[in-house]
Amino acid sequence: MRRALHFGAGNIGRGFIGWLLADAGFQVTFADVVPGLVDEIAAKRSYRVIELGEGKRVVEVQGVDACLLGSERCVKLAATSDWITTAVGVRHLEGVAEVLVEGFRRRMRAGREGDVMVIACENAVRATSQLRRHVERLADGALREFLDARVRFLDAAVDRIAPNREGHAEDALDAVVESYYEWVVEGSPVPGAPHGISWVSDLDPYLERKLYLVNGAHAAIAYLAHLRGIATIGEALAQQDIEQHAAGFQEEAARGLAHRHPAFDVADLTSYAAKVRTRFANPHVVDHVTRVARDPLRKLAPRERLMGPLVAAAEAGCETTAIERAIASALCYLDENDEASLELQRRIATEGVEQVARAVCGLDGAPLRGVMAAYRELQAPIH
Ligand SMILES: NC(=O)c1ccc[n+]([C@@H]2O[C@H](COP(=O)([O-])OP(=O)(O)OC[C@H]3O[C@@H](n4cnc5c(N)ncnc54)[C@H](O)[C@@H]3O)[C@@H](O)[C@H]2O)c1
Ligand SMILES: O=P(O)(O)OC[C@@H](O)[C@@H](O)[C@H](O)[C@H](O)CO
Repeated sequence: MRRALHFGAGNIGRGFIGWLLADAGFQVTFADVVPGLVDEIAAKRSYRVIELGEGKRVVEVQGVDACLLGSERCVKLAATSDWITTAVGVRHLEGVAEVLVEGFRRRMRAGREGDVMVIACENAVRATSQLRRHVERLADGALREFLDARVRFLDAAVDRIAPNREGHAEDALDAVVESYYEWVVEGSPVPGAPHGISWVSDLDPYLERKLYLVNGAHAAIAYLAHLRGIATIGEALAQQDIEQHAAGFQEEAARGLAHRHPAFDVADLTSYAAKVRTRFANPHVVDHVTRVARDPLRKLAPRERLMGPLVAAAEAGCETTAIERAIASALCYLDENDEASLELQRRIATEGVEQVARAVCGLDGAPLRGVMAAYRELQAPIH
């Protein structure tokens, strides 16, 4: 039986990638850092996916297993699995790379047949390439040759809303997801791959469309909603001006995308964007603003979901007012439970917001002035 090792047994790991791999006939093992979660999966060997669409569909995923990150079993599986996937959060890929290096070294020494597929399913720009760079940094010459010959690092874009489980799940292992999904992978089709994958020769248009029109708009809604004390994305979208803000963000981003990628035109992107807002407003999914807004320092980085659209729209000579407002609202974000937001506000308090916008986002010139004007406007009612 073909084996898959998936790092990260969280919402997307269980509710999307692990499920599709199991459905394609892989023997799936999850690697995670939370011992209780690992024990629970290893004991039950199955879990449920609760899919929230027009109705509620419950799917039982069977025959799965779990191990702790870095355990002997985990390294052994890294050496013997046919597919290796991740959904851990991009900042944790370095830790995954340490395990992969040891596993690939063993695989090389054992002269094991067959290629290995590696796909990092993170919301980030070319996360698999980032993982590859972490692995290569730790590899010697012989292992690098092995990586080039036998390991296929495939960049991907993944799209499926997997909200926090509260209010939806009944069992500790239940994974909750919307019914929609898209998994786009760059490369030529791999025999026996999960059916849900779309294979493309150039990922950039699809990755940017997803990151800008889904995650960018999501962030725009969440940061403005948080300033208003609104708890869920559904409640936020019920406010007409927040819905308009999201649509405005998407419109500006879509113009940038259409200008950059000849594969797209504004009309198609506009209808894609409208469908995304419908997904966000799915009345069956309760998605918390704090989940969508999590880790603002990551989201404010250059090329990410807020700065990427700003640059694309500016390149196209289009208006960027809504995107600038979204960036400004992200700079205001503070959630006591979110370490990155605390760090952001500490930096703003010591360095000043303009310096932070330059250093964190890479802002300068007219866009910086636009974001600062929006920031002052958002702060005005507070002070
Ligand atoms: N939730 C969504 O709607 C969604 C959709 C698409 C993509 N993503 C992306 O998927 C990734 C995971 O998101 P999530 O919502 O599933 O988060 P999550 O917190 O539910 O799951 C992450 C899991 O990874 C585990 N983990 C952390 N570091 C690890 C490591 N080094 N090795 C193994 N496991 C580790 C955590 O214990 C947790 O179980 C993120 O990059 C996110 O951007 C999320
Ligand atoms: O997971 P993050 O923190 O990168 O982004 C939060 C949400 O925008 C994201 O999880 C979406 O729900 C998901 O990307 C939809 O496919």
